[in-house]
Amino acid sequence: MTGRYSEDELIARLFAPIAGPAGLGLEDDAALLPASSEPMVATTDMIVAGVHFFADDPPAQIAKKALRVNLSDLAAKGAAPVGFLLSLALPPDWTNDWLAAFATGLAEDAALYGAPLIGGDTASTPGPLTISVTALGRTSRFAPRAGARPGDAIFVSGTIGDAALGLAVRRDPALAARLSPAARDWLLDRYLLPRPRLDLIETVRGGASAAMDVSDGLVGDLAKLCRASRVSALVEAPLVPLSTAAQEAIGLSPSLFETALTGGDDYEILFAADPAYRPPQGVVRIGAIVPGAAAPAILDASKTQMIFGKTSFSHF
Ligand SMILES: Nc1ncnc2c1ncn2[C@@H]1O[C@H](COP(=O)(O)OP(=O)(O)OP(=O)(O)O)[C@@H](O)[C@H]1O
Ligand SMILES: Cc1ncc(C[n+]2csc(CCOP(=O)(O)O)c2C)c(N)n1
Ligand SMILES: [Mg+2]
Repeated sequence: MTGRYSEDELIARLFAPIAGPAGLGLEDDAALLPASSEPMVATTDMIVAGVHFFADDPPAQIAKKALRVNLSDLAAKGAAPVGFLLSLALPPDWTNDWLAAFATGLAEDAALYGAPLIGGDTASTPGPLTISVTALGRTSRFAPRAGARPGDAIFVSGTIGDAALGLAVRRDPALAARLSPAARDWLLDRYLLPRPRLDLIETVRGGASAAMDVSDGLVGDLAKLCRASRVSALVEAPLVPLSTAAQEAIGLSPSLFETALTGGDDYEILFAADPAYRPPQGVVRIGAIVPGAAAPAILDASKTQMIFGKTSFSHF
């Protein structure tokens, strides 16, 4: 295709303006980060068209999602962002306008979250659009997955299930038509654009014996935290925080409660802490860590253990 930036041009025109000093103008082989007394935290997550987002989603939102899912991992570890690397595999049909809008969205979030671009890689692909971000952060105290102890309480931030229900709304026009416009818009937005909980960094550092972000689904992700900590858990499903929009959707179709608990894309923080710990507003207790190696038990309103078709999203 003609009339498009070359590889060098697109880096110089679209990405170099977003780069922080450590990126050396995106003209070097590698980034150079200054030393610091605080340990460095590194995480990477990729998003793939048709798997993590829809290829026709707005490019600015796709860029933001790619960055935000990584910032969510930093937040869950109590780390403040230092910068990020971006690897892009572009399918044959990309245009300058598409890529400019992508870069604009990325620039907005780099500024919003104080996370400058410091490098990356760009390649063509015969496959779907694939975006990989590696985020770096620093923390005075890393909250591991493996620190939960029997007796700890389990907390979760925000509301659970909105993004999974937003995806259900995208896939099911009949569900979309039955929801109020406000609920539909809320759920669709929560799917399109994660809100990484960097506002909870101090909470995680100060309170969490173990922490992780909820990306694959609350039930399955809690099982991962428990496995890493060699413990089990009891969760009271009625305590799991739901938005008004999620409650409306579940009211229309009760099986969507399972979708909310297991569907993923929440990007909220799940953590264990001493039971005497008093969480900040917007963080609620949903259960307790117990001894044992069994998968966490999720109890419904009548204290009966819930059985799930699958407990979280899995690629394979
Ligand atoms: N291809 C890989 N090579 C090396 N390590 C990997 C690879 N894939 C995953 N990991 C590691 O496995 C662990 C679990 O990764 P996983 O992607 O399940 O967690 P996550 O990134 O927190 O969750 P999510 O990707 O759903 O946001 C992490 O320590 C991650 O670094
Ligand atoms: C189009 C479309 N179909 C399905 C989903 C659901 N989904 C895909 S990956 C994932 C977990 C996080 O990914 P990872 O574990 O790779 O970090 C979830 C919940 C979606 N977001 N978009
Ligand atoms: Mg991952």
